[in-house]
Amino acid sequence: MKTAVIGAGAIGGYLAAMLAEAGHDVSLCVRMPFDELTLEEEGKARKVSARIIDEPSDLPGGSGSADLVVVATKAQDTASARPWLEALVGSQTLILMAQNGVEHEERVAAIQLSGTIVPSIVYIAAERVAPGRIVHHYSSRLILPDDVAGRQVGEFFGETKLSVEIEPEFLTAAWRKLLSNVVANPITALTLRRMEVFQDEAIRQLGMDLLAEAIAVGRAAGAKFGDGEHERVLDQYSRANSNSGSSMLYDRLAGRRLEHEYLTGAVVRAGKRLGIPTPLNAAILALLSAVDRAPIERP
Ligand SMILES: NC(=O)C1=CN([C@@H]2O[C@H](COP(=O)(O)OP(=O)(O)OC[C@H]3O[C@@H](n4cnc5c(N)ncnc54)[C@H](OP(=O)(O)O)[C@@H]3O)[C@@H](O)[C@H]2O)C=CC1
Ligand SMILES: CC(C)(CO)C(=O)C(=O)O
Repeated sequence: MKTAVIGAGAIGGYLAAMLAEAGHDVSLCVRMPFDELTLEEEGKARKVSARIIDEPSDLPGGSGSADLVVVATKAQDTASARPWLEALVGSQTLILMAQNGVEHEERVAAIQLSGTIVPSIVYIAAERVAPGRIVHHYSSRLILPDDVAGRQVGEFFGETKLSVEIEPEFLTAAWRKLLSNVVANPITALTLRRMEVFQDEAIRQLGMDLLAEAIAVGRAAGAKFGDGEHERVLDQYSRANSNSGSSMLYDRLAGRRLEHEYLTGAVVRAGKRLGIPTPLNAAILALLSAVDRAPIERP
C-alpha cells in the first residue's frame, strides 16, 4: 500500500520504520532532507527503507493517491503540513493523527480534507538524536478508536513490533494519555532533567497535584477514570528507562518551540469551559509560555 509520513521526527521515524517493515511503500515528507532514516533499538541501529522527499510535487503517484498518511509533526506544526496533505489525501485516504493531546480532529479540520481522520494515542518513547536518527527508548503501543477506520489503520501495521490496540473507550484512553503528558512533559522540560527527576519526593507530589486537577477536568469532559489514576501515571515514570525524557524536553534542549498549548493548555482550556479550577496547571502553562517566548538559542 502507498503510505506517507509527514514529520520525520521521533514518532514519525518510528512509525515509518514499522510501515516499511510491514511491507508498505513509505514516503517520508520532510522540511530538511537527510540521507537515510535509521532506527536504533537496544543499542542496535537499522536502516529504514523509505523515500525521503522535501517537495510535495516530488511525491510518487497522482494527487490524492495515498492509502494512509501519518501526521507526526508536533501539534503546533499541523497547519504547516497543509501542502503535503493537499497533495496526498484523496477521498479513500486514511489520515492517522499520531500526536499527543485530545483535540486531534480539530487540528486538521480547517484544512477540509476529503479523507478520513483517525485520532490515535501513541505510547512510544522515542527521541530524534540527529536528522534521520531515531532512538527508541521503550514502549511500542498505538491505540486506535474502535470503528471501521480505526481498524483499517491498525491493519497497516501487520506483524510488526508495534502493538496495535483497538479501544472502545477512546475518549477515556486519550485523556489518560494526556494525564501522563501534563506531568512528564512540563516537569522534564522545565527542570531540564530526564525521567530520573521523578525519584525526587517533592516532584512526585507536584505530579500528584497536577494530576488531581487534570483528572477532575477529564472526568467532567466525559473520561471514565477509576481510582488510582495518579499512582498509575507516576508508576509508569518509575518503570521508564531513566535515561529517557519527554518530547517537550527534547524540544527545549534543541531550542525548538514547545507543544504546551496542546497538552497543559488543553487541560486549562477544558477546565475553563467546564467550570473546574486548574490553578496549578495554569501556573505551569504560564512558565512554559515564558520559556517558549524566550529568544531561541540553538545549541
Ligand atoms: N517523542 C516521544 O517520545 C513521543 C511523542 N509523542 C507525540 O508525537 C508527536 C510528534 O512528536 P515527536 O516525534 O517527538 O516530534 P519531533 O520534533 O521529534 O518530530 C516532529 C517532526 O515534524 C517535522 N515537521 C514539522 N512541521 C513539518 C512540516 N510542515 N512538514 C514536514 N515535517 C514537519 C519536524 O521537522 P524539523 O526536523 O524540520 O523540525 C520534525 O522532524 C507530538 O504530538 C508528541 O507530543 C507521543 C508519544 C511519545
Ligand atoms: C513522556 C511520554 C513518552 C509519555 O508520557 C510522551 O508521551 C512524550 O514524550 O511526549
